[in-house]
Amino acid sequence: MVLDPPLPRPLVGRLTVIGLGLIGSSILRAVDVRQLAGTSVAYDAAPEVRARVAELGIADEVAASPAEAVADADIVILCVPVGAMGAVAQAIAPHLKPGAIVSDVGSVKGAVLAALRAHLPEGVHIIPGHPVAGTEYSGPDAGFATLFKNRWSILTPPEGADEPAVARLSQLWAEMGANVEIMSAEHHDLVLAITSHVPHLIAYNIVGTAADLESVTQSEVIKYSAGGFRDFTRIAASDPTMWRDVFLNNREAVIEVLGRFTEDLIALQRAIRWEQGETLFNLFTRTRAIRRSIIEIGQETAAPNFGREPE
Ligand SMILES: NC(=O)C1=CN([C@@H]2O[C@H](COP(=O)(O)OP(=O)(O)OC[C@H]3O[C@@H](n4cnc5c(N)ncnc54)[C@H](O)[C@@H]3O)[C@@H](O)[C@H]2O)C=CC1
Ligand SMILES: O=C(O)C(=O)Cc1ccc(O)cc1
Repeated sequence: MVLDPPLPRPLVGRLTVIGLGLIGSSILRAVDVRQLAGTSVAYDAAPEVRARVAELGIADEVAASPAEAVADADIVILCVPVGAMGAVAQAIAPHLKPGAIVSDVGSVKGAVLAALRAHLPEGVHIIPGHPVAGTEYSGPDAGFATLFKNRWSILTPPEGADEPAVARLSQLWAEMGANVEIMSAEHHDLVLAITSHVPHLIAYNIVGTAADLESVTQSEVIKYSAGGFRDFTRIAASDPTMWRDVFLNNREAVIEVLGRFTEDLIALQRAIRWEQGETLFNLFTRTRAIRRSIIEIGQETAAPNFGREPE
């Protein structure tokens, strides 16, 4: 039997995380628990967030500026809203060392790749990423070390990306517990439009519709919110800035999927109007099978705690 050579420890010399909310602070915690970096460095535009991260003690250093944060960094991971990626890339660009890997965790990949390419210098490896793991909570206190455990982390290296750099970033995510998948940014954006972006839009819409129904009072909505609606309210509590940026930056794929969704919804409306029970029954049977196969491959936690475990 041939064994793979052991991974070097620590995996990364100097790792910088910019944006210290749910995802950034979860990365810092996972890196801390597993000692994946020689030195972890943290930066956030909000002084109170930087102060909180210093207090939590989840980074070795909390930098006072983007320039200080990325100086001599081997890997930099941008964990800010998608719409802020370009500005952060511009701020760090002159201070990156040649050969550094710059990645991100944004929920949209095509627009982020374009924003990073527009600002980052030659000689820096741009490898965008997206951990498909999260919650409806935000901020540094919402993060936890096991967030990425058994979740997918999708990397979208552009054509011709440096293979050793892609392998290094993949190892980092694998060590944080994630299963790594590689695909193009374009394909990512279409897949995530149907599996995540449009479902969030539907949740925002149904909760908004319920809130605007004149004939049903707000307290009735709260009082009688049964299982299904409750799940929608959880999703619709997700961060407004983050989700505004997702929709503005994945317009094409979201509009494409919404078109299909609307056609299918109209077909269901027609089936109800014309009492076509078989059409409804057949669809609900198909969708039940999809849910069961998701559970079989272990992508669903029994309770809505996202596999959160005590740290
Ligand atoms: N929330 C979720 O479930 C998931 C989010 N993502 C992606 O991760 C990224 C971060 O999301 P969260 O951690 O949920 O957000 P968050 O709202 O918890 O944290 C974002 C942090 O970025 C900071 N920030 C904003 N602009 C900045 C700038 N120009 N420079 C430095 N810091 C800045 C904010 O002060 C905030 O602390 C987003 O791009 C989102 O699409 C990816 C997977 C899951
Ligand atoms: O809270 C939920 O149900 C999520 O779907 C979390 C989530 C939000 C955004 C992402 O890009 C990935 C995962």
